[in-house]
Amino acid sequence: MPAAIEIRGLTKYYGRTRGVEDLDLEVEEGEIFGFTGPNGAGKTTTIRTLLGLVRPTSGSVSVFGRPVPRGGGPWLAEVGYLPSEVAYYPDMTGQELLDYAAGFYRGVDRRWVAQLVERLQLDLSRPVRTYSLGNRKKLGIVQALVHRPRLLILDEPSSGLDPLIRAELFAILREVNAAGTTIFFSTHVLDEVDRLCHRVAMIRAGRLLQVAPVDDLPGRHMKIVTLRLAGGAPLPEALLARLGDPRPEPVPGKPGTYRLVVRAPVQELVAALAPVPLEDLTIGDPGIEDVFLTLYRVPDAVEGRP
Ligand SMILES: Nc1ncnc2c1ncn2[C@@H]1O[C@H](COP(=O)(O)OP(=O)(O)OP(=O)(O)O)[C@@H](O)[C@H]1O
Repeated sequence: MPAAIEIRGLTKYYGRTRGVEDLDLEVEEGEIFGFTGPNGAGKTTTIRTLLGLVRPTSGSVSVFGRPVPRGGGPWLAEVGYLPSEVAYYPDMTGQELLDYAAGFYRGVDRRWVAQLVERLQLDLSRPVRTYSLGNRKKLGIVQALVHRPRLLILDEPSSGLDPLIRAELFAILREVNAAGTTIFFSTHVLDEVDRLCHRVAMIRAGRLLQVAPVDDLPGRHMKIVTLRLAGGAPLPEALLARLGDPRPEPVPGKPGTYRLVVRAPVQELVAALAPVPLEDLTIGDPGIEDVFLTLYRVPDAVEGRP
């Protein structure tokens, strides 16, 4: 079975500006694949290339085994796309826009569309120009899903959504994925990657930094240590040296308390802490945010390919 998405050596320059450089990525059918990176990393460029909206400077991109031609092609009927910013004809109502979108596909299940509208609490009677940012986003999500696409490409789907609607969106995404839809999901919200995605790719400055199962990211083995020394004493240099630069940061509102990101083995951590007079100590697993910050900060882990 061909990969849902196969990107080989993709490079895109806009004049002299780098969009992405020598990017390799493969997404299997059935995955929920997260795509994340700082502003300007090249996420939207990659997505637009997948849709044939941007022509690569070099390299190749294929979807379900078919090379993506410029401007897309008939197979785009299998793809649903939510751009990061949706723009619609302002005087059409939400209903008219969904009817228009549904008209591009054969056999749209109207009951399914009505369910989506209800679950996302969308009022279709009003002209789109009166929609809030979040309502535009909801309309974009429904429009991307009207035809139950085989591949769903979402660029920042949850920005502008309130927490309840975001939770409903995630429930919908899990359901369509369970029914067979592959999801390619670009986001800055790392917690969403953690909750939703099977694998994640991180890019920075146009280059791939890491691709890994979400539960298995390098750095997941780190420990987050929060400690307070007796009498609020400063952290001993010897401890920091032994823990290999754990980047201590004072915990706001808690004088004398520090938060450390420790990559040393647990045994070494315990041994290093043993002689230190502690008043308080917690040792926990890193959130995905800690993992990413560490990866983005470590220069030698950045430029090389995994
Ligand atoms: N149409 C364009 N013309 C010129 N430069 C562009 C164009 N689109 C993107 N770029 C540049 O390409 C680089 C990658 O941008 P891109 O929008 O792909 O990043 P991104 O990861 O989606 O960023 P963000 O998270 O801010 O949306 C940036 O330096 C951006 O300025």
